[in-house]
Amino acid sequence: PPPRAHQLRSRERSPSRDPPMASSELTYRGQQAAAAADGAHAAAESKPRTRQQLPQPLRYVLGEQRLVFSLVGMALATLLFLLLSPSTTTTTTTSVAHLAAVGLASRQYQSSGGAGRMAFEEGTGGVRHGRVPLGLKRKGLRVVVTGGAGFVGSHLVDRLLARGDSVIVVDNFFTGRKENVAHHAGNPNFEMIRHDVVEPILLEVDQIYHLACPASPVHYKFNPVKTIKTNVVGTLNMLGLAKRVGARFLLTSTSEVYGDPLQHPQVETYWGNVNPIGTSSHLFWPVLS
Ligand SMILES: O=C(O)[C@H]1O[C@H](OP(=O)(O)OP(=O)(O)OC[C@H]2O[C@@H](n3ccc(=O)[nH]c3=O)[C@H](O)[C@@H]2O)[C@H](O)[C@@H](O)[C@@H]1O
Repeated sequence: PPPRAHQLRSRERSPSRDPPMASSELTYRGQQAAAAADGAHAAAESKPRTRQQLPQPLRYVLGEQRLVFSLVGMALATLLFLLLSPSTTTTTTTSVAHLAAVGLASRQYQSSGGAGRMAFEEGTGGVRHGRVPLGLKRKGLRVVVTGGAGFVGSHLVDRLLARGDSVIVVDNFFTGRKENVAHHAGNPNFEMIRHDVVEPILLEVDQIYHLACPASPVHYKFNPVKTIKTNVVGTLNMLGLAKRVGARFLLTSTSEVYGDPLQHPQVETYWGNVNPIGTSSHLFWPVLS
């Protein structure tokens, strides 16, 4: 039967004005074709797609349990890869970067004849590596540590190098000492630059640890204006560098912020015991005057 729309249209027309049969037919045929197309489309949508309609590669994978075989093959390959990965072997000597990649941090280490490599020992035996799949090894970062020749900075440098990072120490040796990092001399991942952070410096790095500042009272009171410049201008310079090269930034504080603490060691939630009109607040007076 013709669609309803056509019936209505035919009924509306008067016979006298009607050559319209042709146009009506055209309309009708068109609608029939459209309806047929619609019907086919709906049927196609409602019917689940058979395997024959799937693309050739999918049909191949689904045929004769090939998918199961593929998955079992992949699982076996992954297992073999994990078991036979070179990082599971046991050695006594290896590079700093390699050790760091498997998470060995605090080791007793010694220089191995200036060849730019370190020999690591753990107890009397060799170093046992963790099982780290090759593809998952951490990529070493380029890191700058300002004040890296100081007490805290030099220990940080030890850990970063052991982690496999390339470290640049920037220090003006106001209170720091070269000896604190001298054991890294010859390590290709280590560099030291004598530089005052009050002056800008451009380095290509991924991370910045900013520790450069006189920390103990005797040092920061030695030249208060210079201390303030180091804190303000030095930090701005390093922040500027971080922004320019897109590096992550860590600013260290000092235990001096606790004043004369009544709690040892000071936990993060401790507010300290500070004299608000003490020496540290006096430091800014010369600047104001
Ligand atoms: O206040 C703290 O919490 C810590 O302060 C110091 O540790 P650190 O911060 O490492 O202080 P320094 O050993 O003096 O290191 C500061 C580094 O910054 C450098 N620096 C200082 C001033 C400057 O303008 N530029 C600069 O590069 C110094 O030469 C030095 O290498 C003490 O040594 C720690 O015992 C104490 O815990």
